[in-house]
Amino acid sequence: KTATADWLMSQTKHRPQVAIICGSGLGMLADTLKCQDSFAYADIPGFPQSTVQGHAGQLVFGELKGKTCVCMQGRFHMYEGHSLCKTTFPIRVFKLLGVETLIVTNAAGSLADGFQTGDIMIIKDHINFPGLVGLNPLCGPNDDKFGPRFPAMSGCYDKGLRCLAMEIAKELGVASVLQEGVYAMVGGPNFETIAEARLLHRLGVDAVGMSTAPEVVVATHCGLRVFGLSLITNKVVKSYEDTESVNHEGVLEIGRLRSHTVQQLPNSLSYF
Ligand SMILES: O=P(O)(O)O[C@H]1O[C@H](CO)[C@@H](O)[C@H]1O
Ligand code: HPA
Repeated sequence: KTATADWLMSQTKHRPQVAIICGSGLGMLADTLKCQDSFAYADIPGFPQSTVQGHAGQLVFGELKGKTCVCMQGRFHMYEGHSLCKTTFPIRVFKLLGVETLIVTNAAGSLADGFQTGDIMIIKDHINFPGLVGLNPLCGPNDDKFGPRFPAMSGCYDKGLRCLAMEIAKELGVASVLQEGVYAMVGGPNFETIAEARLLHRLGVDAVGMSTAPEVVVATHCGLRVFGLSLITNKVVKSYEDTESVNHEGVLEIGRLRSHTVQQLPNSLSYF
């Protein structure tokens, strides 16, 4: 990680305070950065590679409303075959670069009854299903340089940033599509069966996806302030009568349709 951070610092003058991870189809979050320096993951020493459609695979540095940001256009998922250590590798690199705040975004399916496709959910908390059974990026020897052996996760989605996001959404006139809820990470890559969807619903899950939780665990471990957003790209099928089914192209399409709205919140938040 240190070698990667040193290499990046030798290649760009930007010293980011905020890092943004773009979810599936949400790579356009990087487009508004000014004075960009971009690096393909393939050219960054030690960096994993993106293999999923809708994840461009480059790191973009730039300025956003006077703050310096680094944006991952493309994240790493466990189902791609990466170890959890690899999927979260960039988080510790960001910490070494001086980042203080992490903004995570993702595409997710909704289970909550009141949610609509196209809504934006502020993540209040998560259920890390792989983590609960021991698939956790913090497994193995603890690196005390980054954080404690047994980190607390009770406040991992910063309350101040969540309240601020609500206020900003009202000012932007997008409060009607804003929700707040619990995100659950499942392993993927298959989407849920109807029985699994019903289970998640009964457990109080509002939105489900195949990423984010490991990144937030590693970020919280090393003391980053975290804000998370899910774009609701589909309703998870919970009824045997329902003939619709979800697919990745549909997920990416909702990202394109909602790009402008999704862009606004992280843009305004990174200012604080
Ligand atoms: O979580 P992100 O990367 O946004 O992507 C979500 O969308 C993909 C499925 O369409 C899965 O990778 C799921 O995790
Ligand atoms: O319905 C879903 N399930 C899991 N992951 C997802 N990512 C987007 N939509 C979904």
